[in-house]
Amino acid sequence: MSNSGDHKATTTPHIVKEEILAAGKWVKLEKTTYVDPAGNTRIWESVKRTTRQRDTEADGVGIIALLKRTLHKDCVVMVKQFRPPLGCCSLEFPAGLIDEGENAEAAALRELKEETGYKGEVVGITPVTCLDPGLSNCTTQMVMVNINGDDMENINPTQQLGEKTQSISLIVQEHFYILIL
Ligand SMILES: Nc1nc(=O)[nH]c2c1ncn2[C@H]1C[C@H](O)[C@@H](COP(=O)(O)OP(=O)(O)O)O1
Repeated sequence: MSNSGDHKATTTPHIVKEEILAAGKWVKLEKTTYVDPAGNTRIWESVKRTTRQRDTEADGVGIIALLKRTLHKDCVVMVKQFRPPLGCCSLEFPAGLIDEGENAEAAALRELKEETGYKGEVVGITPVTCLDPGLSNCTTQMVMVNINGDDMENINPTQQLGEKTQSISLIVQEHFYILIL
């Protein structure tokens, strides 16, 4: 008995063309024509950032910063800011886009300094991750940073935000785990 008609041919999925439907300064909406694994040509609506730098796979960095001070429990440094796409404030890890000529580690230390005033030291980094691959190719690397809170530079940290306003939250590390687990 033959079952040759039962199985579907598989194809290596691939992009056929990308057409820009709308573009702003920071993001663009594309109509993506692609061939799916079954060999069917399909359309997908994709959002991309316009700001991705050459020679980097990640658009931005998120920073998991641990503030270490003598006689204090270690704290995770978070920032709270109004996020227009959400229409409300959001408590987040410090984060930002990678600038031209920067690697993820340098971007993380710069953004941490700008957003919190703290000078940190990189102790780890994740691979590039995409948080919403059904919507966007926007990618992030999480960078783990330790802050020596006893260092003179970190006693009275001053944000360098320009027009942006963000408040800093220090969450005791053991409470942070309760918050997320
Ligand atoms: N999607 C965006 N729309 C905007 O109107 N402006 C945007 C978008 N993404 C970034 N930006 C602007 C806002 C800042 O001026 C710069 C840099 O942002 P950065 O500090 O690197 O990142 P966040 O703080 O996480 O916004 O880009």
